[in-house]
Amino acid sequence: MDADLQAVAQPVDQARIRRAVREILVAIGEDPDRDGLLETPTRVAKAYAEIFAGLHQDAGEVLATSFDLNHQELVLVKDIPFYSTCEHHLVPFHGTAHLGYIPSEEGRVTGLSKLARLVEVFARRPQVQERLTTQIVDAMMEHLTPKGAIVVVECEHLCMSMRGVRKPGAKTVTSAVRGQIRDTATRAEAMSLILGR
Ligand SMILES: Nc1nc2c(ncn2[C@@H]2O[C@H](COP(=O)(O)OP(=O)(O)OP(=O)(O)O)[C@@H](O)[C@H]2O)c(=O)[nH]1
Ligand SMILES: [Zn+2]
Repeated sequence: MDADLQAVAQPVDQARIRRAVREILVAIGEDPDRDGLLETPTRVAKAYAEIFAGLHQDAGEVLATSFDLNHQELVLVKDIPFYSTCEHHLVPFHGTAHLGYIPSEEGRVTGLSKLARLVEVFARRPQVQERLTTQIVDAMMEHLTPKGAIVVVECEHLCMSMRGVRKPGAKTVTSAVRGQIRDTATRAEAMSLILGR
């Protein structure tokens, strides 16, 4: 395995982050030894371990809990708030995710909280919104084997708000639809439930 792949397979290397953050502080013209910044490399390393923890988590484990409820209609958990990190600028993007699926023939469903946990698995990584959306829906298809699944994600990207083009409040909406929910009527029902606030 090459060094980069090995790094991805390991838990977050906090010592390396501490060294890198100290370098960044020097590079921006700060004094990393002044009182207020002394503990900053350690704090950032701990924060990164948390916000990138999803790199070391497995969607299949999160979705392993299932119940035989014999429910064969749409299940939708909407307005799941989350924070992720833009892989281009390493600043946050945040918003809400809406996850729906039609259970498999046997009507097995997963725990509702597991859908929110699934969002965290993929949000806690360096991301772009489009990939986040498709990774979530593809994980639902793989691990729940439902008749269909839909994911809609609405976000504000701080790289567009606090810097660059500076358009605070601009929202990006992405969706991914699989299986039977692609049918026009089912998709319309799911979208009206998602957007009906
Ligand atoms: N498609 C997509 N683009 C994203 C996402 N997050 C950030 N971006 C965009 O990534 C692009 C990077 O563009 P570059 O020209 O390489 O970088 P930049 O000079 O910092 O761009 P500006 O943000 O326009 O200042 C920008 O247009 C961002 O808005 C995302 O989740 N999806
Ligand atoms: Zn960005």
